[in-house]
Amino acid sequence: MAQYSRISGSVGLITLKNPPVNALSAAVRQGIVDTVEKALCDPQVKSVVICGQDGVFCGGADVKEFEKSMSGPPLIPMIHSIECATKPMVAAIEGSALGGGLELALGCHYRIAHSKARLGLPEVTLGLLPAAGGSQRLPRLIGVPAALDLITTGRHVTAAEALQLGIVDQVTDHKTVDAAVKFALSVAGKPLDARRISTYPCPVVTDLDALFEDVMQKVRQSARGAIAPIACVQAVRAAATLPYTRGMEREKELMATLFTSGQARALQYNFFAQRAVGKWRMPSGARWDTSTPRPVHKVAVIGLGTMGRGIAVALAQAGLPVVTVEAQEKQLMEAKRVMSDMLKRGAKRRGVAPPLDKISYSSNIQDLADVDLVIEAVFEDMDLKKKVFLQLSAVCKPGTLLCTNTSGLDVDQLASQTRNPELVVGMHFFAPAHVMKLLEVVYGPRSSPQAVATAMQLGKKMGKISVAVGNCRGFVGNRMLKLYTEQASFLLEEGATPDLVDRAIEEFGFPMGVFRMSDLSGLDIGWRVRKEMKLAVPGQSARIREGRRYSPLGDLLCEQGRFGQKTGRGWYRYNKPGDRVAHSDPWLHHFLEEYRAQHGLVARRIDQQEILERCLYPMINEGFRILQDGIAAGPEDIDVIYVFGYGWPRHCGGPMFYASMVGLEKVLERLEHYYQAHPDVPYLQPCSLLRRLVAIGSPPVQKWREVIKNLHSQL
Ligand SMILES: CCCCCCCC(=O)CC(=O)SCCNC(=O)CCNC(=O)[C@H](O)C(C)(C)COP(=O)(O)OP(=O)(O)OC[C@H]1O[C@@H](n2cnc3c(N)ncnc32)[C@H](O)[C@@H]1OP(=O)(O)O
Ligand SMILES: NC(=O)C1=CN([C@@H]2O[C@H](COP(=O)(O)OP(=O)(O)OC[C@H]3O[C@@H](n4cnc5c(N)ncnc54)[C@H](O)[C@@H]3O)[C@@H](O)[C@H]2O)C=CC1
Repeated sequence: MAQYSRISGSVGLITLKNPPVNALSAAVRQGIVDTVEKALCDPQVKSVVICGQDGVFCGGADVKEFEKSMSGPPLIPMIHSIECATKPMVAAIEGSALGGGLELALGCHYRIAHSKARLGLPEVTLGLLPAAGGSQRLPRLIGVPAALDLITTGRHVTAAEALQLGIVDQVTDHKTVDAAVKFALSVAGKPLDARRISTYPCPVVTDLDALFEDVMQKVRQSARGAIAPIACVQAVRAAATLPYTRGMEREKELMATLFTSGQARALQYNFFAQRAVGKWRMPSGARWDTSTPRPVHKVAVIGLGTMGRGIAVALAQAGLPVVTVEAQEKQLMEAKRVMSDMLKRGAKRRGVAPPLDKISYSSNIQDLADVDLVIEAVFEDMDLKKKVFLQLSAVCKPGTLLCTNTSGLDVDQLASQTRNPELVVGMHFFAPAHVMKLLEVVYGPRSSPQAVATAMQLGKKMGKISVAVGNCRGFVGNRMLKLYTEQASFLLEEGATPDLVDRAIEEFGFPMGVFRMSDLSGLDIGWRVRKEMKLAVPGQSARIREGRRYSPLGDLLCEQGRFGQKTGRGWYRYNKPGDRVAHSDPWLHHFLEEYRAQHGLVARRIDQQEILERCLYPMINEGFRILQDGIAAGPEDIDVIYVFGYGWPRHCGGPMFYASMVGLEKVLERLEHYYQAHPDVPYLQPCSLLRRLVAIGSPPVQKWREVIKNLHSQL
């Protein structure tokens, strides 16, 4: 709703009221229509200020209403009538003015923002475009190139940048409403013709065609199959080339296609999923709102390799003092240099001073006596990690949380080395740790809710999207990934090439195919793990191990020193070690042919559909198993992990949402088909939760938690 009052004698004040972000629900839109009319009819009122309650202007359309049929006054005529008003309308922007919220402000004649406010048109991130006039007004106000940047990326700008771009007229450090009222008093009675953005001509751009061609090409490349960014470019083009009313028709047309698209549904699901994972719960019943985190003032990182460096930098960037410990002197010196550079580059990007003094470097574990939390990032070696946890338990003060960044080892085994196993959790970051948004917080059977709450809160402070998951080999992300990479290797045995598989995966929307990714991360990492598990045995090429199909291809490459980019050879060829451009490698094709001949395998033609089904459906099946085992609380957790940790295209929602879009019945049928064809791959057998969901009519993904709950209560 919206509240109306009159202040300072002649200013009508309209306050949007819909906590927490004053989203433009039907009631709020109705409130705006009613209060604007009241203000315009009130002869005492000479100008009007629109603001939002509780320090937020407006977070845009109420996304929860998108699934229902539209009711209440539509946004476009509402904003139009504000723009047409004969009394000055001033938007007082605090907190956020996003999407429909900014479009509402653009309909006003003036905009005053608080210095801490953020503005933007993030519709593209929800699979939409700014279709309440935003795509037509913003280019008229700030020019085509700047509008294209904001609308196609959806990025939020600070008040300072908004002022520089010309989106707002004034920025204040004081009370925004007071400043807006003062401003409204000063403009009362002034002519408004020059303030109605829809009447502005779009600023002229030299060689418009070349500009749009260039932008479209870039957007297509970065969109990875998403349709909304392309529609955004088309809408801005309409603003640049058509009169306002025709541009609005084009905006409406483009929006109509997007609004009902599967991609918009996936992106909106993902928006809520990101928020849902913060509301974690453990099988014990412990949950986010009943568990209090411990204070964390000082943190330690042990092991300054690839991961430790990124983690320590991310902690320092979050403002925390970090003590780092590295066993090898040479590695310590190298880490110090590399981390200083990382901090300097990050600070330059953000326009702040590099927090170099936040990190101290040591080679002595005794220096960790007074920290509140330790993140261990030494080699992936259980014996070594156990030793480190034993030492940490002796050295650290009582109450220190001990966390491991292991990619998949048993967190509980590490906990058992310590005096306080309840204070041990996994904090599984993703490489590069100062960039990647995802953090898996892994609780073992003995981890306390307080320990989980502390790790989740620290993740949030570091700007990560943290997902609490149970303890099993590989946790959620890597447990599913193992099947994906294994299937990709099977496809090579059966006749595919790395290029063919990667092309299918990349066309689906992943930034990198499975083999390119494997070359980037290093083939030796998985090899070391498989050797430790006694699965990989040098010199052996058997294709059945531990009673199931096994592909030794990756091991055979490692035996030849082909570790990927770092050695200049892997699934692809690189011009030199460390080079990033992958070239198809005739040696590898020949090697595959010889391998098939040796094992009596006949290469067959494998199409894109089979590649996708074979790589993605087993992962999805494992996702169902993870839900069934209670390792993830809901499908949202798995989807957020995959989108933010593994590059699953966000416009496909995540693996579990994607399964619901494809149709659970179809996923089940294809898994049955592949399991029949490959009975030596047990994980292809459809899991019982998937069968159960299909049996009850494939309910939407939002209802799966109930089914899982019932399933668990019956066990
Ligand atoms: C065919 C024609 C159809 C016409 C359709 C017209 C289409 C449009 O007019 C276009 C639009 O506006 S689409 C919406 C654009 N707005 C956005 O994307 C902003 C989304 N919100 C944010 O970024 C942050 O919440 C924000 C920065 C605002 C605040 O961040 P915080 O970190 O402070 O808070 P959150 O935890 O993110 O959010 C708090 C609670 O509010 C819920 N929420 C946020 N924005 C919402 C929104 N726009 N609609 C509905 N709910 C929304 C959010 O889910 C969370 O809820 P709980 O988790 O239940 O507390
Ligand atoms: N590299 C990756 O992409 C990811 C790795 N991880 C996990 O993070 C951990 C670390 O991995 P990386 O950084 O890749 O390893 P790395 O090999 O790059 O670095 C490990 C570092 O630990 C140091 N170290 C070993 N023992 C030590 C000790 N007792 N005290 C202090 N320092 C010691 C080593 O000298 C080395 O500098 C592993 O558990 C790994 O599975 C997790 C996510 C992603």
